[in-house]
Amino acid sequence: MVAPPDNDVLWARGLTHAHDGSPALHSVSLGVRDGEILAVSGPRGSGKTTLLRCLSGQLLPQEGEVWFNSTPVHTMGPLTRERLRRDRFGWIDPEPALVPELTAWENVALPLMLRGFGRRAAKTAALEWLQRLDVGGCARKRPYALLHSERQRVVVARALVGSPTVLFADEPTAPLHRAERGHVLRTLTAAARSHGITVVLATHDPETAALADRTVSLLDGRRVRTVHLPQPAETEGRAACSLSV
Ligand SMILES: Nc1ncnc2c1ncn2[C@@H]1O[C@H](COP(=O)(O)OP(=O)(O)OP(=O)(O)O)[C@@H](O)[C@H]1O
Repeated sequence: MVAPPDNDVLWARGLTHAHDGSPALHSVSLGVRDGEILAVSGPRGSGKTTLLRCLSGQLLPQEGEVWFNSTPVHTMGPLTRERLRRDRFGWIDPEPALVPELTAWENVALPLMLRGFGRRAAKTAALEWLQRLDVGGCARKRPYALLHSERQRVVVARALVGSPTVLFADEPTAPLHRAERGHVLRTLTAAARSHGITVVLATHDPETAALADRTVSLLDGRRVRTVHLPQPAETEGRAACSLSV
Protein backbone atom coordinates (compact mmCIF):
# COMPACT_ATOMS: atom_id res chain seq x y z
CA MET A 1 0.00 0.00 0.00
CA VAL A 2 1.24 3.48 -0.91
CA ALA A 3 -0.05 6.41 1.18
CA PRO A 4 -1.87 9.14 -0.80
CA PRO A 5 -0.62 12.67 -1.48
CA ASP A 6 -0.87 14.99 1.56
CA ASN A 7 -3.23 17.54 0.01
CA ASP A 8 -5.91 14.97 -0.87
CA VAL A 9 -8.57 14.51 1.79
CA LEU A 10 -9.82 11.47 -0.10
CA TRP A 11 -7.86 9.32 -2.45
CA ALA A 12 -8.92 6.21 -4.31
CA ARG A 13 -7.00 3.88 -6.53
CA GLY A 14 -8.23 1.13 -8.87
CA LEU A 15 -11.77 0.92 -7.49
CA THR A 16 -13.59 -1.99 -9.05
CA HIS A 17 -16.99 -3.24 -7.98
CA ALA A 18 -19.86 -5.32 -9.32
CA HIS A 19 -23.34 -5.63 -7.79
CA ASP A 20 -24.41 -9.29 -7.89
CA GLY A 21 -22.10 -9.86 -10.85
CA SER A 22 -23.27 -6.74 -12.71
CA PRO A 23 -20.27 -4.40 -13.18
CA ALA A 24 -20.64 -0.90 -11.69
CA LEU A 25 -17.07 0.45 -11.37
CA HIS A 26 -13.93 -0.53 -13.24
CA SER A 27 -10.50 0.57 -12.05
CA VAL A 28 -11.50 4.10 -11.04
CA SER A 29 -8.81 6.27 -9.42
CA LEU A 30 -9.21 9.82 -8.16
CA GLY A 31 -8.11 12.29 -5.54
CA VAL A 32 -10.34 14.83 -3.78
CA ARG A 33 -8.53 17.93 -2.52
CA ASP A 34 -9.20 19.41 0.87
CA GLY A 35 -12.04 21.97 0.67
CA GLU A 36 -12.89 21.46 -3.00
CA ILE A 37 -16.30 20.82 -4.50
CA LEU A 38 -15.92 17.90 -6.85
CA ALA A 39 -18.71 16.87 -9.21
CA VAL A 40 -18.94 13.24 -10.28
CA SER A 41 -20.92 13.37 -13.47
CA GLY A 42 -22.21 10.80 -15.90
CA PRO A 43 -25.45 9.46 -17.29
CA ARG A 44 -27.79 7.22 -15.30
CA GLY A 45 -26.21 3.90 -14.38
CA SER A 46 -22.64 5.10 -14.98
CA GLY A 47 -21.51 4.24 -11.44
CA LYS A 48 -21.76 7.58 -9.59
CA THR A 49 -23.65 6.26 -6.56
CA THR A 50 -21.42 3.20 -6.33
CA LEU A 51 -18.33 5.44 -6.40
CA LEU A 52 -19.69 7.72 -3.63
CA ARG A 53 -20.64 4.68 -1.53
CA CYS A 54 -17.10 3.27 -1.90
CA LEU A 55 -15.45 6.63 -1.08
CA SER A 56 -17.64 7.10 2.01
CA GLY A 57 -16.97 3.61 3.39
CA GLN A 58 -20.58 2.44 2.98
CA LEU A 59 -19.48 -0.16 0.48
CA LEU A 60 -16.20 -2.07 0.40
CA PRO A 61 -14.95 -2.21 -3.20
CA GLN A 62 -14.08 -5.68 -4.48
CA GLU A 63 -10.75 -4.28 -5.65
CA GLY A 64 -8.87 -1.07 -4.96
CA GLU A 65 -8.06 1.28 -2.12
CA VAL A 66 -9.75 4.25 -0.46
CA TRP A 67 -7.82 6.59 1.84
CA PHE A 68 -9.19 9.34 4.04
CA ASN A 69 -6.55 11.79 5.32
CA SER A 70 -3.79 9.18 5.00
CA THR A 71 -5.86 6.49 6.77
CA PRO A 72 -6.88 3.43 4.75
CA VAL A 73 -10.68 3.04 4.74
CA HIS A 74 -10.74 -0.20 2.74
CA THR A 75 -9.02 -2.12 5.55
CA MET A 76 -11.17 -0.74 8.39
CA GLY A 77 -13.66 -3.00 10.15
CA PRO A 78 -17.39 -2.21 9.92
CA LEU A 79 -17.56 -0.43 13.31
CA THR A 80 -14.61 1.85 12.55
CA ARG A 81 -16.10 2.72 9.18
CA GLU A 82 -19.44 3.41 10.84
CA ARG A 83 -17.78 5.78 13.33
CA LEU A 84 -15.90 7.50 10.51
CA ARG A 85 -19.17 8.08 8.64
CA ARG A 86 -20.94 9.34 11.77
CA ASP A 87 -18.17 11.70 12.90
CA ARG A 88 -16.55 12.93 9.67
CA PHE A 89 -18.90 12.43 6.74
CA GLY A 90 -22.31 13.77 5.73
CA TRP A 91 -24.58 12.12 3.19
CA ILE A 92 -27.50 13.40 1.12
CA ASP A 93 -29.65 10.94 -0.84
CA PRO A 94 -31.75 11.85 -3.88
CA GLU A 95 -34.87 10.89 -1.93
CA PRO A 96 -35.39 12.79 1.33
CA ALA A 97 -35.39 10.15 4.07
CA LEU A 98 -36.32 11.54 7.50
CA VAL A 99 -37.35 9.86 10.74
CA PRO A 100 -41.17 10.13 10.56
CA GLU A 101 -41.73 10.28 14.34
CA LEU A 102 -39.40 13.29 14.82
CA THR A 103 -40.02 16.94 13.97
CA ALA A 104 -37.89 18.70 11.35
CA TRP A 105 -35.59 20.27 13.95
CA GLU A 106 -35.20 16.97 15.80
CA ASN A 107 -34.24 15.26 12.54
CA VAL A 108 -31.61 17.94 11.89
CA ALA A 109 -30.32 17.78 15.48
CA LEU A 110 -29.97 13.99 15.35
CA PRO A 111 -26.35 13.78 14.08
CA LEU A 112 -25.22 16.19 16.80
CA MET A 113 -27.03 14.28 19.54
CA LEU A 114 -25.49 11.03 18.30
CA ARG A 115 -22.12 12.70 18.78
CA GLY A 116 -22.97 13.59 22.37
CA PHE A 117 -24.18 17.22 22.05
CA GLY A 118 -26.76 18.35 24.61
CA ARG A 119 -30.34 18.79 23.40
CA ARG A 120 -30.32 22.59 23.74
CA ALA A 121 -27.08 23.12 21.77
CA ALA A 122 -28.21 20.65 19.11
CA LYS A 123 -31.58 22.40 18.81
CA THR A 124 -29.97 25.85 18.43
CA ALA A 125 -27.70 24.61 15.65
CA ALA A 126 -30.58 22.77 13.94
CA LEU A 127 -32.80 25.86 13.97
CA GLU A 128 -30.00 28.00 12.50
CA TRP A 129 -29.53 25.59 9.59
CA LEU A 130 -33.26 25.32 8.95
CA GLN A 131 -33.40 29.15 8.76
CA ARG A 132 -30.47 29.26 6.32
CA LEU A 133 -32.29 26.80 4.07
CA ASP A 134 -35.51 28.82 4.25
CA VAL A 135 -37.47 26.17 6.14
CA GLY A 136 -37.24 27.71 9.61
CA GLY A 137 -41.05 27.86 9.70
CA CYS A 138 -41.20 24.06 9.35
CA ALA A 139 -39.07 23.35 12.42
CA ARG A 140 -41.90 21.89 14.51
CA LYS A 141 -43.59 19.95 11.74
CA ARG A 142 -43.22 16.22 11.24
CA PRO A 143 -42.06 14.96 7.81
CA TYR A 144 -45.56 13.91 6.66
CA ALA A 145 -46.70 17.57 6.96
CA LEU A 146 -43.87 18.87 4.74
CA LEU A 147 -43.73 19.28 0.99
CA HIS A 148 -41.26 17.01 -0.79
CA SER A 149 -39.01 20.00 -1.48
CA GLU A 150 -39.16 21.10 2.18
CA ARG A 151 -38.17 17.60 3.27
CA GLN A 152 -35.11 17.73 1.00
CA ARG A 153 -34.08 21.09 2.49
CA VAL A 154 -34.35 19.51 5.95
CA VAL A 155 -32.13 16.66 4.73
CA VAL A 156 -29.56 19.19 3.47
CA ALA A 157 -29.64 20.99 6.85
CA ARG A 158 -29.12 17.65 8.63
CA ALA A 159 -26.12 16.85 6.42
CA LEU A 160 -24.47 20.22 7.12
CA VAL A 161 -25.28 20.73 10.81
CA GLY A 162 -22.31 18.72 12.07
CA SER A 163 -19.80 20.47 9.74
CA PRO A 164 -18.62 17.17 8.25
CA THR A 165 -15.12 16.99 6.80
CA VAL A 166 -16.59 15.55 3.60
CA LEU A 167 -20.17 15.84 2.41
CA PHE A 168 -21.31 13.25 -0.12
CA ALA A 169 -24.33 14.48 -2.05
CA ASP A 170 -25.96 12.02 -4.42
CA GLU A 171 -28.18 13.98 -6.81
CA PRO A 172 -29.12 16.26 -3.87
CA THR A 173 -31.56 18.42 -5.79
CA ALA A 174 -33.23 15.68 -7.83
CA PRO A 175 -36.59 16.06 -6.02
CA LEU A 176 -36.66 19.86 -6.41
CA HIS A 177 -38.20 22.03 -9.09
CA ARG A 178 -35.69 23.81 -11.33
CA ALA A 179 -36.37 27.18 -9.66
CA GLU A 180 -35.61 25.78 -6.19
CA ARG A 181 -32.58 23.80 -7.29
CA GLY A 182 -30.36 26.82 -7.74
CA HIS A 183 -31.13 28.23 -4.30
CA VAL A 184 -30.55 24.96 -2.44
CA LEU A 185 -27.36 24.25 -4.37
CA ARG A 186 -25.98 27.74 -3.82
CA THR A 187 -26.76 27.47 -0.09
CA LEU A 188 -25.10 24.08 0.02
CA THR A 189 -21.97 25.17 -1.84
CA ALA A 190 -21.68 28.51 0.01
CA ALA A 191 -22.03 26.73 3.37
CA ALA A 192 -19.45 24.16 2.32
CA ARG A 193 -16.98 26.84 1.24
CA SER A 194 -17.43 28.98 4.34
CA HIS A 195 -17.04 25.96 6.66
CA GLY A 196 -14.20 24.37 4.65
CA ILE A 197 -16.32 21.29 3.92
CA THR A 198 -15.17 19.15 1.01
CA VAL A 199 -18.10 18.12 -1.21
CA VAL A 200 -18.36 15.15 -3.55
CA LEU A 201 -21.46 15.74 -5.63
CA ALA A 202 -22.93 13.09 -7.96
CA THR A 203 -25.04 14.57 -10.72
CA HIS A 204 -26.20 13.99 -14.26
CA ASP A 205 -27.26 17.65 -14.52
CA PRO A 206 -24.72 19.93 -16.30
CA GLU A 207 -26.01 23.03 -14.44
CA THR A 208 -25.34 21.35 -11.10
CA ALA A 209 -21.89 20.15 -12.20
CA ALA A 210 -21.07 23.72 -13.27
CA LEU A 211 -21.15 24.84 -9.61
CA ALA A 212 -18.25 22.52 -8.75
CA ASP A 213 -14.55 23.41 -8.82
CA ARG A 214 -13.76 20.32 -10.86
CA THR A 215 -15.60 17.46 -12.52
CA VAL A 216 -14.73 13.79 -12.77
CA SER A 217 -16.72 11.99 -15.46
CA LEU A 218 -17.87 8.37 -15.49
CA LEU A 219 -19.29 6.28 -18.27
CA ASP A 220 -20.16 2.59 -17.85
CA GLY A 221 -18.22 2.51 -14.59
CA ARG A 222 -15.01 3.89 -16.05
CA ARG A 223 -13.40 7.31 -15.71
CA VAL A 224 -13.49 9.19 -18.98
CA ARG A 225 -12.13 12.61 -19.85
CA THR A 226 -15.46 14.24 -20.54
CA VAL A 227 -19.07 13.24 -20.88
CA HIS A 228 -21.27 15.75 -22.67
CA LEU A 229 -24.52 15.52 -20.80
CA PRO A 230 -27.58 16.82 -22.59
CA GLN A 231 -29.69 19.69 -21.27
CA PRO A 232 -33.13 18.31 -20.31
CA ALA A 233 -34.80 19.73 -23.42
CA GLU A 234 -32.18 18.15 -25.70
CA THR A 235 -32.78 14.56 -24.65
CA GLU A 236 -35.94 13.74 -26.58
CA GLY A 237 -35.24 11.65 -29.62
CA ARG A 238 -31.47 12.06 -29.34
CA ALA A 239 -28.56 10.05 -28.01
CA ALA A 240 -28.41 10.45 -24.22
CA CYS A 241 -24.74 11.55 -24.17
CA SER A 242 -21.50 11.71 -26.04
CA LEU A 243 -18.06 11.08 -24.66
CA SER A 244 -14.39 11.58 -25.12
CA VAL A 245 -12.21 8.94 -23.45
N1 LIG B 1 -27.85 -2.72 -5.49
C1 LIG B 1 -27.63 -3.01 -6.78
N2 LIG B 1 -27.86 -4.25 -7.27
C2 LIG B 1 -27.63 -4.54 -8.56
N3 LIG B 1 -27.15 -3.66 -9.46
C3 LIG B 1 -26.91 -2.41 -9.03
C4 LIG B 1 -27.14 -2.01 -7.67
N4 LIG B 1 -26.80 -0.71 -7.54
C5 LIG B 1 -26.39 -0.31 -8.76
N5 LIG B 1 -26.45 -1.32 -9.65
C6 LIG B 1 -26.06 -1.26 -11.07
O1 LIG B 1 -24.73 -0.78 -11.11
C7 LIG B 1 -24.55 0.17 -12.18
C8 LIG B 1 -24.12 1.51 -11.60
O2 LIG B 1 -25.18 2.02 -10.79
P1 LIG B 1 -25.06 3.36 -9.97
O3 LIG B 1 -26.33 3.51 -9.19
O4 LIG B 1 -23.78 3.36 -9.23
O5 LIG B 1 -25.00 4.44 -11.14
P2 LIG B 1 -25.44 5.97 -11.13
O6 LIG B 1 -24.57 6.65 -12.13
O7 LIG B 1 -25.44 6.49 -9.74
O8 LIG B 1 -26.91 5.91 -11.67
P3 LIG B 1 -28.18 6.85 -11.29
O9 LIG B 1 -27.86 8.21 -11.81
O10 LIG B 1 -29.31 6.19 -12.00
O11 LIG B 1 -28.32 6.77 -9.79
C9 LIG B 1 -25.90 0.22 -12.89
O12 LIG B 1 -25.85 -0.67 -13.98
C10 LIG B 1 -26.88 -0.25 -11.86
O13 LIG B 1 -28.01 -0.86 -12.47
